[in-house]
Amino acid sequence: MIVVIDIGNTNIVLGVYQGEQLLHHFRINTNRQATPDEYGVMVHNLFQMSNIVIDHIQGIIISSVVPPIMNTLEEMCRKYLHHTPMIVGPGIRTGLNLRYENPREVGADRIVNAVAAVAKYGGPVIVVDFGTATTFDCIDSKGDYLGGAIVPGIGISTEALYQRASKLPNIELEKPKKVIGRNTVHAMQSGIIYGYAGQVDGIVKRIHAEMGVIGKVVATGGLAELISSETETVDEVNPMLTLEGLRLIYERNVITTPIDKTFGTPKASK
Ligand SMILES: Nc1ncnc2c1ncn2[C@@H]1O[C@H](COP(=O)(O)OP(=O)(O)O)[C@@H](O)[C@H]1O
Ligand SMILES: CC(C)(COP(=O)(O)O)[C@@H](O)C(=O)NCCC(=O)O
Ligand SMILES: [K+]
Repeated sequence: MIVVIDIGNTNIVLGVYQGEQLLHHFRINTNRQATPDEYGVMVHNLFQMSNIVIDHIQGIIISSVVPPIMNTLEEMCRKYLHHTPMIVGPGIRTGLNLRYENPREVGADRIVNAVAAVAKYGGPVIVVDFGTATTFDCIDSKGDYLGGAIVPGIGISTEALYQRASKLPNIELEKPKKVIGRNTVHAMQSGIIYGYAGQVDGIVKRIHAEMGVIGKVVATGGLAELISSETETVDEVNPMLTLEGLRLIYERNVITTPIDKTFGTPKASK
């Protein structure tokens, strides 16, 4: 059993895999103030409620786009899950050729998404991840990571409207019945949902033109389903894409020791 952890700016998502099968997944708030002990309590309780036995964990992998939380979670893993986690970063084999000007600049979550997309769908492929920021990642037919686009995410854009315009309320992100909103809430919902759907189609069409080939388009992240159903270009929604990529990277990098005769399972390095 391995544990995969995706630290985003809004949420930390944890997955528990047995082989290729995702047994459990949990979403908790990214709290920049929480201590390793506080995260430890949370993870311990979640695992206990799902009857996950900590002694059965063979290894852990983390990708993070929030540097201060990385250390906190690393310590939590060592203290409460009894493993030093593998970290997605320099020195880790991804199988991707990163054609970013400075490969160290690419967000780890974008690399992880790209790895999963190439493995599952093959290149050319475009990943759209609706997180705190919406990211577009392009991978060509050779499996080269070309780069992409970064857009303010749906959550933070909606919050900005509410915080910066006195008469605009905080709204529930749901699809309005009509594009022409006849009250403030419906007008805002229309603008956000159809605006983002149009933005995705606009960027994807330009990417296809620049790549000179039509790649498959896969969407992931918290709000992927809501927006993708209104787009023309998104072919598939895969909510677990990032967790899947973490599992693949873990398997490509883990140093397994020979079969442990006592337990009959290969042991990951500690
Ligand atoms: N299952 C969900 N349903 C609806 N909204 C969600 C869900 N998960 C996340 N969100 C919202 O989507 C936004 C981005 O979340 P997430 O994908 O976790 O971002 P990040 O990876 O940047 O932490 C947040 O505003 C969050 O509130
Ligand atoms: C673009 C991001 C903020 C997205 O993060 P998220 O929405 O998943 O929290 C993150 O991938 C990041 O910090 N990237 C570094 C810049 C880059 O990828 O070029
Ligand atoms: K994300």
